Amino acid sequence: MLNLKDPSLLRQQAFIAGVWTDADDGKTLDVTNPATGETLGTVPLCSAAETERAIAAADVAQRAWAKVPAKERGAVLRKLFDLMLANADDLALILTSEQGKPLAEARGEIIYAASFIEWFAEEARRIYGDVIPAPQGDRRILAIKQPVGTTAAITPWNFPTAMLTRKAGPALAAGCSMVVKPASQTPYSALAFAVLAERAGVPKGLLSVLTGSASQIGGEMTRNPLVRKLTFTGSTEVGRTLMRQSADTIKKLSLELGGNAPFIVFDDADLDAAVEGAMISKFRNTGQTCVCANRLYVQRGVLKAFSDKLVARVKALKVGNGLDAGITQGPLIDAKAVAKIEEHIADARAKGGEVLTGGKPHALGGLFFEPTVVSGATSEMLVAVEETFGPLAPLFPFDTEAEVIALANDTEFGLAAYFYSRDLGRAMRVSEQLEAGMVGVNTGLISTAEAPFGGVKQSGLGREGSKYGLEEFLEVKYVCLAGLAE
Ligand SMILES: NC(=O)C1=CN([C@@H]2O[C@H](COP(=O)(O)OP(=O)(O)OC[C@H]3O[C@@H](n4cnc5c(N)ncnc54)[C@H](OP(=O)(O)O)[C@@H]3O)[C@@H](O)[C@H]2O)C=CC1
Ligand SMILES: O=C(O)[C@H](O)CS(=O)(=O)O
Repeated sequence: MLNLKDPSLLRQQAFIAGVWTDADDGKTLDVTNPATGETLGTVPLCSAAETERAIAAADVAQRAWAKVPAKERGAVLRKLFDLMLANADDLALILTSEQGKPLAEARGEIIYAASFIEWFAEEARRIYGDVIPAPQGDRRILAIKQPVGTTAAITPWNFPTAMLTRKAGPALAAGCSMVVKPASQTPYSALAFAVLAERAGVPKGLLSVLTGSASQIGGEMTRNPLVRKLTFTGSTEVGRTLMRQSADTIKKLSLELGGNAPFIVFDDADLDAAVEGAMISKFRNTGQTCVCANRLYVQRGVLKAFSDKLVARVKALKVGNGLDAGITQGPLIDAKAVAKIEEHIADARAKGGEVLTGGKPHALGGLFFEPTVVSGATSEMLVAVEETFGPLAPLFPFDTEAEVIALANDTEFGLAAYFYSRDLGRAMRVSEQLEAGMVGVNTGLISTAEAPFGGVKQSGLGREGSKYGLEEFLEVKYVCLAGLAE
C-alpha cells in the first residue's frame, strides 16, 4: 500500500450517509496504478440501492444545513481548506498513484483544488438578493437567493480532486447537499476528500461518495426526484446521456464537457512566450485536460522558428512514473487513450503530416507514450475534429487573421482557446470572435478559482468557480410583500 503519513486517508469503502461502508452485496472493483499496472486496492461496487439511501440522507441533511448561518457554513469550508493543505503531501501521493500525473503536478492540483474550497468559504457570506422598487406604494418586491437543495455530482479521472472541489465547494457554501460519484479509475482521491470533510465538521449525510457502477449510480442520480441538480465533468457523449436522463425530473444541470482548443501564434507574437504557453497548455497532465491546446495554428512567417523551438522543448520532456524525481510526463490513463493518440498520429501521417519528434509508444512500454509534434497538419485530419486527450501537438500553418478565426471556430466544441499577439487591437478583435467560453491571451494556463470556467456550444452548460459558480447552486425566489399601506 501507499506510504502515507496518515494511512487513514486511504479508504477502501464508500462514504454513504455519514457511514463508511461496503457495497450491499460486498462486491468490489480494483483500482490500479497506470504507471505500473499494479493493483492499489479495491473500492465497493455500489449500485442504485446505495445511491438511493445516500440521496435520502442528503435531502434530510440539506434542510438542516440550509438553516445554518452562512458564516458558519463558511467556517466549516475554511476548516476543510486548512485540512487539505495540511494533508497535501498524502493527497498528492494518492492522486499520482491512481491517476499517474507527476507528483509535482499532483501537489499543484491539491493546492488548486483546495483554492475552490477557500474561495467558496468566502463567497458563502456574499449570497446577496435584491430589493426592487415596486410599482405600487403598498408593496415591496424582494428577490432572495436560496439553495437549490439536494445535488449530485459525477467527476472525471483527469483531475479527481479539483473537479470534485469545484463542485462540492459552491454546493456546500450555498447550503446544498451533494452525492458524488468519482471516476472508477480514481476513487481514492474523492474518498480522502470525504475523510477530511468529515473531520472539518461537514454534517452527517450532507456529503456522500459512492464508488461503482456509473450507469447504476448515475441512473439513480438522474431518476430520483429528490435530486434537484446534477453537475457533471467528463466527455460530451456522457454529458448528452445524463442530460437526456435528467429531463424527466427537470433537473438543473452544469455540464463541463469535451473541448478542442485552438492555440494560435501570430507572427507578431513573443515566440519564446508562445512556446512556453504551448508547452503548459498542451502537455499538462500528459495532454489529458479538457482545456489542452488540441490544434496549434502558426502564422506562416514564424512557423519554422516556432516549430524548432517547440520541438527542442518537447524532446526535453521526461517520461516515466510520476512518483520518480524529475519526471514531467506520466502515463496515459488507459489502453483506450493510447489507441486514440496512435490513431490520430497514423491518420495525420496518412494525410501528409510529418512527425518531427515522438510518434509512438514509449520504450518504457505500458501506458507511456512519446510526446509528439506533427507538422503539416490540415483540417482533413482527425486531430482537427476530435479531442486527442494525449501528448500530441499538431502544427497547422495559416496566413491571415480572418482565415485562422474561421479555422479555430470550425468545431462543435467551444471550451477554451488561446492566442499570442502583441497587437492590442488584434487581442480584442480575436478574443471577441473566438467561439469559446474561455480565451487565454499570451498565456496557456487560465484555470483559477476566481475565474468562470466553462464552455459554449457542445462543450457544456454553466460556469464553475468565480461568483458565477455559486449561482449554479442557487435559486432566485421572488417575494411580493403587499398590504403595507397605513
Ligand atoms: N470540460 C471539462 O472540464 C472536462 C472534460 N473532460 C472530458 O471527458 C473526457 C475524458 O474524461 P473521462 O473521464 O474519460 O470521461 P467520461 O465521460 O467517460 O467519464 C467521466 C465520468 O462519467 C462517468 N460515467 C461514464 N458513463 C456514465 C453513465 N452512463 N452514467 C453516469 N456516469 C457515467 C464515469 O464513471 P466511470 O469512471 O465509472 O466510467 C466518470 O466518473 C474527454 O472528452 C474530456 O475532454 C474531462 C475532464 C474535464
Ligand atoms: O478537467 C479538466 O481538464 C480541468 O478542467 C482542467 S483545469 O481546470 O485544471 O484547467
